[in-house]
Amino acid sequence: MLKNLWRYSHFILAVSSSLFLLLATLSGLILAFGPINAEINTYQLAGSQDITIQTLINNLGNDYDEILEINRDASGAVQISAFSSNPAFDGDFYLDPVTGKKIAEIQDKHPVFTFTTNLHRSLFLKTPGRIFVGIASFLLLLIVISGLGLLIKRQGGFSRVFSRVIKENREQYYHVTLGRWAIVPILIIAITGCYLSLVRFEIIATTKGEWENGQTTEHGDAFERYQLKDLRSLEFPFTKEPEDYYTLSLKDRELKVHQYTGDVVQQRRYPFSLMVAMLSFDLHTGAGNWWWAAVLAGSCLSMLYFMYSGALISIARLKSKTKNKFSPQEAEYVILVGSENGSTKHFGHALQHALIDQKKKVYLDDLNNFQSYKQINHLIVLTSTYGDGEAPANASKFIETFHRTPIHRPFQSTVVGFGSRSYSKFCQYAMDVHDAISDNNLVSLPSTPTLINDKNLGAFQDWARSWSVAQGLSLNLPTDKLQSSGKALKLTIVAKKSTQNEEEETFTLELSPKKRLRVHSGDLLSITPPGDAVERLYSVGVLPNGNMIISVKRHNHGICSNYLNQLVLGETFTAAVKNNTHFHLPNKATALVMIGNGTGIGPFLGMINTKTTPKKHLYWGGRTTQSFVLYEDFISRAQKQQSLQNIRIALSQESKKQYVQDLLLEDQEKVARLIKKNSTLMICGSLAMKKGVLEVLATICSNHGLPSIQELEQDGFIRSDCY
Ligand SMILES: Cc1cc2nc3c(=O)[nH]c(=O)nc-3n(C[C@H](O)[C@H](O)[C@H](O)COP(=O)(O)O)c2cc1C
Repeated sequence: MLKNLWRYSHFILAVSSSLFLLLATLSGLILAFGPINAEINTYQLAGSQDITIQTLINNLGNDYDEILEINRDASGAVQISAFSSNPAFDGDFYLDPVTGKKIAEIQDKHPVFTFTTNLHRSLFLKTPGRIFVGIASFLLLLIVISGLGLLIKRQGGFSRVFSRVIKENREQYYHVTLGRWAIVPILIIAITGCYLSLVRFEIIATTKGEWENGQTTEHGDAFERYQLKDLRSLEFPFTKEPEDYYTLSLKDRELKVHQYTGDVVQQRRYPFSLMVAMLSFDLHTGAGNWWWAAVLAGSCLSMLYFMYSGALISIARLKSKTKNKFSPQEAEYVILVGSENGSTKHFGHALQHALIDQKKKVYLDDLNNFQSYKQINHLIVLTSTYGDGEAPANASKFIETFHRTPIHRPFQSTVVGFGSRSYSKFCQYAMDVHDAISDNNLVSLPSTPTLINDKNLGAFQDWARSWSVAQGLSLNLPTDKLQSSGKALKLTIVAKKSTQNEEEETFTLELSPKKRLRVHSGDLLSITPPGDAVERLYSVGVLPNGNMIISVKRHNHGICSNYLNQLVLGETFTAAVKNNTHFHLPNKATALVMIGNGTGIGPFLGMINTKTTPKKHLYWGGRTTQSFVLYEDFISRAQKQQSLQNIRIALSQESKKQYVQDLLLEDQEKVARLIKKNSTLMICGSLAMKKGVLEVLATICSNHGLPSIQELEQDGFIRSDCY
């Protein structure tokens, strides 16, 4: 509930102030280069800052007829305003405090900085603009506070803010990781911005305080006591009359100094509000401190990233909004989803569509909206887990509501948990929901919930298949909704190789993308042949040079395989890359066992070339020796580079008829040892091959007292991409 409040506020505040904040951030980024530039081009002379004010005055000599004022700017450079009959000493200019001579003219502020300062302060709208900017600063402050609240909730407590962030979604990962570093400087920017606005509108008074004299003042030679580094400005006496004093402005006070005795005649200390205003100005602008200005520039860049990533995160959430064709009271199937960031909802939508295709009356809703359903026969709960084994945002009230709501008719239920093995309380909330539902005698459900690691599409499809068989249905899940769609890109064929046997014709295409792109071996290349509306997906291998390789079997009547086959070397076509995270190489694995048949070798042709996993073993099944010719070069290159340690080939049409599963059985001691050592097994190719391979693996596991295939799949040690 509290988390929703933080999230809702963070979102609303960010949306309502986005335009102002964008302008303020872009202009702030440019302005941050002002102090950096001033520091690089400063006229501050090294070693001069320690001389006393008296030495400075002495150093001015007799060349000046009249001095009005000396100022020290934020970078420490000294400026003088004076009259002299000698043009070299007349006017306003930078002064060498040691020689008392002119160093350079004072340049006007660069027009870019003048323009940007006006934009940043008032958007060129004078007072109304300053009010908007003040409000935007306040909104930024609230955004930072709500962001901090979300961060604390997300990480499971204040003390865990800097604990590991698990990378599940790129935008969220960087939003959080960058956010926890940038939060302090952005908070400072927001607070100082608000303070400066309050000062500007005189809501906070910053008068300089009252002059004091008598015993409270200092005696003796003030100019000997203070050094150049303490100086803000020094106004010279207007006349030679003893009642005309120097006015010495220091960091925290002003002194009236007698021009003949050097006594401090009067002083006024700056009030706290003025000191805070001066500090706010320096902190907000980075004046006089290039590294703080660099931190401000970095904070502006991170704010731009937060706007971008925040927009993507919000769009993903909004996209997962639920639409229903049937009311809750007419539905026979009720799907309730618990989701924090929307991904579980996509699984719910896919199931909803598949059931509607089967002419079933389905109602999909958030878990928190559980109620009595008049016609319910099946309740399917899909829920993620958030925080430290807690409920996601839209499910926090479910268990309480379920216990409170009267249930009038018996129904079947099943719970599917979505979580990540990276968290210690894997799918904890799904298990809590399962236990809560099983408390009710009118509801029958399996003894355990199905748990899915890392949004594994294959595991969800497996659950959907067995669940629908038990219901007497044959569901066809629209999986495109569950895979992220890619952007269209142009690919040029840079190498093509084919084999032609009597019964099969297979070819590989090496494809060079026009632009560099993020793609991993195991991702899917979506190709829609011209004049056709249906996309075909090919699993890609990514080569060390960034090119992609796909392996395609030509079918006599296959529209896409024939389209690809007639493309020639150098030809370009359009495709899209779809992220297929569950079939990426694991980040950490002691060894990798790749098992595939036919064109299923495609992603492995990329994986064998990476050095991320120390040991790689490839089992491949084809028809004849000829079938392997296509892949020979890739394999021997990987073996030469020692990134592939072992390969075994099974040929089904040669004298010794063998399939990959036969090889696995032959190698069962080794396979068992690899499984025991937490190796990852990746399977790609036909569904029939997968079935045979899993049967053999199940035998090996039971012979060697290893975990079951289901457990290995759930834990991500077996990953498959079969068709
Ligand atoms: C901050 C955070 C905390 C999480 N905590 C857990 C957890 O305790 N247990 C678990 O199994 N998964 C945990 N997960 C993983 C999610 O449950 C998983 O990624 C799920 O697929 C997200 O689905 P959703 O996008 O529908 O919320 C956590 C994810 C995040 C971002």
